[in-house]
Amino acid sequence: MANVVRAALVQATWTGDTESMVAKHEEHAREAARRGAKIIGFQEVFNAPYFCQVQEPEHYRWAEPVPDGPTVRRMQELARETGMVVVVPVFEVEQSGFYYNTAAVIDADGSFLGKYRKHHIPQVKGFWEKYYFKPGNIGWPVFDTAVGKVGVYICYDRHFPEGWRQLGLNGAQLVYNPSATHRGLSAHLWQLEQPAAAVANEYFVAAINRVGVEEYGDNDFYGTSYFVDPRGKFVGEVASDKDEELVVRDLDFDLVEEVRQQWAFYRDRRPDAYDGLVQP
Ligand SMILES: NC(=O)NCCC(=O)O
Repeated sequence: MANVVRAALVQATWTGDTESMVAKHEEHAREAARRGAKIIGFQEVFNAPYFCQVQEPEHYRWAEPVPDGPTVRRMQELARETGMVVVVPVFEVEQSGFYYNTAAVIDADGSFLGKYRKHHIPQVKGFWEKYYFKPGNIGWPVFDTAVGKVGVYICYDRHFPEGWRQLGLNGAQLVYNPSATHRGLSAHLWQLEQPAAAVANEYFVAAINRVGVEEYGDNDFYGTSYFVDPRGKFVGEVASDKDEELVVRDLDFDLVEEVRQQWAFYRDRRPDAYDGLVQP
């Protein structure tokens, strides 16, 4: 019998405040659960605007501890209520001066499974993230969730094949990639990079981008979120480039094993010949 996981993602416009932003994500999650989804993921720093368009100390106010902050605690309640695994990207403060771009992973019973911290931090025009975030320092966790093995890689991370590979080596069947990226910068890459990563690493990817113009910049986030399978094929339609959208798709996790047996990239890779890759 096929091992099909009904999975969801949300690309959302910024509402102007955290309370209404979180509340509308809760509504999307409830709708996804009604449609039979068993896992859902949200966009990068989903409960805040994309404040990295500017460099201002006032924006440290969006940070909270993970898992003991209000948003992750609330998402644990949501997971319990809906019976879904929830991937929750937030701005994390560990202690004063230690801030990370993080995603918490919560299991379908509401338990906190752990977190991923974005490793590769951009300082590209309009993405002034080095001002806010320390680079991730807790490795490449893959979480054993109620639906299967789930990893997270966050936005600018996606340009670096090494992390995608490490998540595959750690057993990921599905990697959520919460993002915030502008049309002028990356719309072309967006259609290439995650499908290529899904093929090279033989797993599903959920690619989530914010959508709309926000208050801290005049660039538009172009949405076009999607699921892509281990053969690099989009699962259903790509989402709108203008509007908020809940995307729900059936992912046949058996395809991961099928593709791994057919192509066997993990057999054929040559770590013995890659020393140069890990030289500083
Ligand atoms: N959020 C983020 O890392 N954006 C950087 C720009 C990009 O990688 O498309």
